[in-house]
Parts: sequence; structure tokens; C-alpha cells
Amino acid sequence: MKRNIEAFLELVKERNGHEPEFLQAVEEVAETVIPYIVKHDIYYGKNILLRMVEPERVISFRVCWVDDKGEIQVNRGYRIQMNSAIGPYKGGLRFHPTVNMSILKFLAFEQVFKNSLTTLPMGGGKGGSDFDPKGKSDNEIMRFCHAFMSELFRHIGPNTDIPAGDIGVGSREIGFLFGMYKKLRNEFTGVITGKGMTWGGSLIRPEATGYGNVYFAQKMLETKNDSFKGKDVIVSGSGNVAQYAAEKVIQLGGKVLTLSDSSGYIYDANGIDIDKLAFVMELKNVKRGRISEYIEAYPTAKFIKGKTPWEIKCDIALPCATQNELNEEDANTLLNNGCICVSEGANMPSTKEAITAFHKAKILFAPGKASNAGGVATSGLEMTQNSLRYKWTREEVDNKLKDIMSDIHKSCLEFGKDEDGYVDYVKGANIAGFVKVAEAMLAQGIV
Ligand SMILES: NC(=O)C1=CN([C@@H]2O[C@H](COP(=O)(O)OP(=O)(O)OC[C@H]3O[C@@H](n4cnc5c(N)ncnc54)[C@H](O)[C@@H]3O)[C@@H](O)[C@H]2O)C=CC1
Ligand SMILES: O=C(O)CCC(=O)C(=O)O
Repeated sequence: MKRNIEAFLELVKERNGHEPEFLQAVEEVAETVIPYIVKHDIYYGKNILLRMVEPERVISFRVCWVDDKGEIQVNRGYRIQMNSAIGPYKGGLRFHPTVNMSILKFLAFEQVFKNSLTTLPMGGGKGGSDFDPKGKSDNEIMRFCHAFMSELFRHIGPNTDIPAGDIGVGSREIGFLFGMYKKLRNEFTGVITGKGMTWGGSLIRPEATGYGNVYFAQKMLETKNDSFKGKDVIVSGSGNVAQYAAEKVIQLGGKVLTLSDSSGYIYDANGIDIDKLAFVMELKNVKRGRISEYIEAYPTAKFIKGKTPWEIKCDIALPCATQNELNEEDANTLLNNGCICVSEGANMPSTKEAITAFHKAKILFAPGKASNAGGVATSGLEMTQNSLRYKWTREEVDNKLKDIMSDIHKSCLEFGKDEDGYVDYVKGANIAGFVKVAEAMLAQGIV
């Protein structure tokens, strides 16, 4: 078995040696899925995983735009159309200076498994640009988004590829992107999700990734007859996912102690309540300021510069910022401090070594492709409402989201339970995600 995995990874490394994040994501999947393939004749010998690591299509393009000083700027735009076996490509767009092929391929690969887990018919894709929205005016953001869409529009469509937001792409950017798509195509369709509520968006989509992560953690805690009530919770990030994860934790009776951004983290020993969270939402979504400004409004809190929040004692940790933000040392600190549950809101925030430490300690650990799937699932629900030309209530969408997170949890139990009863959610999510895509690929032949 070990040789099968090594031989496969060698081949993937030969072709993608310069893409460390992509290799990391593939390795995690291969280690759990290859043993399953070897035991099941219908998948064995068909090179299904080898086909799945190769994007169906990679689009790379130039994005030229003019900044407020009248200077011409040039960025790179991408869309990775990874796998369309079970539905049109679906996945977010990331605008961040670190964006490159390795980052987008790892995200697109994860998205294939995640979307399969949602129970909805969506393939996987991801895209973005090395454009940095930080410090840009609204007009600059608009000009960049319009320039980006003036090329992307020919590669996407409501039945082909449906982008959405991710880091650096929120409701403002989605609006500008949609506006240019509509103008160029002269059609009003559900081609992008995360739209505004007055023009085709779904209620609960803004909240869905963060809420979904907490619903998933709730399901994990229930397996131990436990809950969020009275728990100390640390959250990283302070963007879309972190904000709504924090909100749901507060609603369920937990105490949120931290939030962070790339400059450091804030620690509020009294807990970040709904009013303080409203301050953070205004700070991040409207003023676009830094998390350190929190201590100006709440001076009893502390700002710890240049660090991540994992050193704070907690019961539950929710990494909601970015990839590889939690390493082995952080994992050991969390474990030594008595943490019982880690549920990933971000994509691949824990390193491989950190996950090994969580598994060794047999705590509850959920990988992002399962626990943060509520965002894309609700995007799927937005697509359904767009197709129906209809709008569900907040409660209807929230109940569907809860059901989907519960179904994903069940799938992880089905495929992830070890002989001693411990649930390896990484194995469960990878195999459950794989099976559905593999069946579709087998049915559709070698294409
Ligand atoms: N928005 C969505 O619906 C979904 C997002 N995700 C993932 O959740 C994570 C957060 O995304 P969003 O909240 O949407 O983005 P966002 O742009 O709203 O917020 C990103 C957050 O991460 C922080 N961050 C970014 N780079 C960082 C770094 N190098 N060090 C520390 N902090 C850093 C930012 O300061 C910010 O707080 C990402 O991994 C994204 O891929 C996953 C599923 C869906
Ligand atoms: O809502 C979507 O389509 C994309 C969400 C996303 O990018 C993700 O799940 O990582």
C-alpha cells in the first residue's frame, strides 16, 4: 500500500514539483483514498485519482487597468476548471498578492471533494488574481474587477462555471464582476453567487461558511454529548468566515476570545460579544481597517503583533484565515492547553504535521473541505433559487444549510470511523467526496 501511495505521489511531484500547496493537498487525499481504491475493484486500475489531479482546463490571462494616478497596472488572472464530472465548475475567486498556480490548484482540487460532499450537483473550480485590494479605492477596485471580467466572461456561464467570493472578494467585488458580465453577455443569469439581496442573492449566503463550520463542529461535539455552551473558543481571521463563525458561537452560548488578521491577533478575555462583533464587522467590511484598532475601542483587550492566536487557552479552535496558519508547534500548544475540538473554516489552515498531532491525540478534528462546505452549499442553493426565479426565506435557507452540514457529518462517519471507534474526519471526507466523483467519471468514460 505504502508503495502505491509513494509511486503515485512521485508521479504527481514530477509534474508539479514547483507547486508545494497543491502537492500538500494531493498528498493528504492520496494517503486516505488510495488504500480505499486498492480495496475496491471498480476503482482499481482506472487511474481515477491521476485523472482527478490534472485540471480539465487552466485559463491564465492578462488584466490591465488604470489606477487613480492614471498609471497602467498589469496583473495576472486565472481560472482553474478542475473537474466537471458531477456538475458545472463551481468555486470562488481569490484576490491576494500571494495568488499563484500552486495556491489556486490546491484550492480547486479541495473544491472538487468539498462540492461532492455538499450533496449538490457541482463540479470544482477556483480562480483569482495576484491583485492586492488592500489600500485600493472603490473606483480602483471597480476598474480592476471590470478588467478581470472582460476576459473571464468568455470562459464561464450559469451552466458552465459559476464563480463566487473568497479572500479579497466580497459583496463589493461580486457586484462589479456581475455588472460587467451582464453588460458583455446581455443576460441576467445566476452566473456568480454571493450576489446582493436585491439582485439575485440568497439570504444566509454571507453567513453560510461561518455558520456551517459551527453547525459541523456542533455535530462533532454531539458525538461526545457536548456542545458550545460555556466553551472558550478561539477564532483566527476577521473576514467573512471568521465574523459569522464568531456570531454563531456567541448565539450558541460560547465565548469568543480572539480574532486576527495578517498583522496579529486581538485577545479579549471578557469575550467578544455581539456588540463588539458589530464593531469588527464595520471596521473590516466598511472602514477596511486593521484588527489592532479593536483595542482603541475596547482598551481592556490586548493586541499581539505578528502572532497567531493558538497560544491562548481554549476548548475549541476555529482557524478561519488562510492556508497553513496552524503548524505542529501550534497544534501541540492547543493540545497542551486542553483543546478538544478543531474545526477548519479556512481551506487547509492546518499543516500536515498539525493534523497528525490532532489525530494522535484523538481529538475532534474537521478538515475544511467538510466543515467549511456550507458556503459553497448555500451558493448551490442560490443557483437553485436563480433557476427557479424564486427566493426562499432566511429560515428556509438556514434549515437547508443545517441539513446539508448534518449530511456531510454523516458521510464522514460512514467512511471515516476507525476500528477503535475514533472518527478520522479527514479520511471520511476524502473518501466520501471521492466516491461520488469517481462513479460519475466511470459512467462518463475516458474523457
Ligand atoms: N468566503 C467563503 O464563502 C469561503 C471561504 N473559505 C476560506 O476561508 C478563509 C477566509 O476567507 P474569507 O473570510 O472569505 O476571506 P476574507 O477576505 O473575508 O478574510 C480573510 C481573512 O484572512 C486573513 N488573512 C489573509 N491572509 C492572512 C495571512 N497571511 N495571515 C493571517 N491572516 C490572513 C485576513 O486578514 C482576513 O481576516 C480562506 O481560506 C477561504 O479560502 C472557505 C469556504 C468558503
Ligand atoms: O461559494 C462558492 O462557490 C465558493 C466558495 C469557496 O470558494 C470555497 O468553498 O472555498
